[in-house]
Amino acid sequence: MKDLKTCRDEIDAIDQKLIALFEERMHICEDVIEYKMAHHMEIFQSGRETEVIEKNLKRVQDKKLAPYVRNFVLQNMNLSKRYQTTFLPGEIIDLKPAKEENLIVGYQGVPGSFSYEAMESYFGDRVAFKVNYPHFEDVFKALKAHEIDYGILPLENSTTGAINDNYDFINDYGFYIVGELSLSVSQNLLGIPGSTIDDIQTVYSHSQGLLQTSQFLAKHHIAKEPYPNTAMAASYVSHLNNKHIGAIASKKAAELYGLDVLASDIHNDKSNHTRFIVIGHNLESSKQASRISTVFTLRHEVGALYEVLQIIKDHQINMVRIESRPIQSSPWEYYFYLDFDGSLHDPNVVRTIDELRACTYTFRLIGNYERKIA
Ligand SMILES: O=C(O)C(=O)Cc1ccccc1
Repeated sequence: MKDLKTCRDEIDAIDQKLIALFEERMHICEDVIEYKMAHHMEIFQSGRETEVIEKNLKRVQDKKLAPYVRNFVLQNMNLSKRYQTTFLPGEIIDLKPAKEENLIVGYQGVPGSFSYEAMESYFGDRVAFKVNYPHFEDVFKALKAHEIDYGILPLENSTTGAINDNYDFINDYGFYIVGELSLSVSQNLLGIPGSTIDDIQTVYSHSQGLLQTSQFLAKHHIAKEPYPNTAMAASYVSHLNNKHIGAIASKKAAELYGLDVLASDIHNDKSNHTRFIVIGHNLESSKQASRISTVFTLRHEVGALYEVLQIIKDHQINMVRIESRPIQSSPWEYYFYLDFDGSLHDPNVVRTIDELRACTYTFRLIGNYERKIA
């Protein structure tokens, strides 16, 4: 048996050769990227990777080492891609909004809803026409049909989590997130004039309103009826004119639809916030933009997600959210939604995105936007 010192010396000699070869390989990669850019060729060709792996696997003499060789070749290719991205120009196209005033904005619900409040707060007097729709998807359809310039929709609540439908629609429709507003949400029990908490047996509200007040409703043994929107529920309850039926909605909705506030601020968590997003046709990015949203898919390979996170870490970027959603019609396959701090005006961020694009199966930059708080 060889002694340990001899083994270590032999490994060291091999490492020396490997490093020299690695350097040589990376230098050739520089020529490759230069050539591809000069000839306007696609930078990363996924079919080519499989070809390279297969070719190298055929060269393996000791077959039990094949899985390790596979991994070695793959890692080498990933490192090359990462190195090549540093040579990409990282240029930013014009990302100014197409229109800044006299906007036509779409939202779900009716005045008195949280979406309406978010729209008023985000756009102020820049809105010329406010167009309301009964369902979230109607806002996406309206944007697609160019009936509106922008849409505003809830995406996530601080206590109840993601509003999954809207996550899915952003991806399905291929729109961009161009702004964000975090709105403080106060939920209230509303009833027809003269009713009291003890009269109420059933409440109508948006499913988010019901979730956010679940503790209060359980304590008072009140049954829950989901409705498409909190303010639409308030309007419906007013129309029913039944003292046993209430709504969970805003105080503004009580005022607009002639209801009494029977109990105020009944949401479970006192710091209840909802994150609204503004969606548009184009990628926009102002100097104030500080958040990046992306969506990607991965190959079913060992370490695929790890590699994404490694890129984020290597670039010293602060990741703020990761969410996965099933891909319709592909069981057990997922879209990953990943948000991080940064601006497209920062070359380090542009490079990170290029690397992410290179190491994922599909990748889409969904937005780089400013975050406002109301
Ligand atoms: O129903 C509403 O008022 C909406 O805008 C959706 C919603 C519901 C509850 C909290 C935040 C947004």
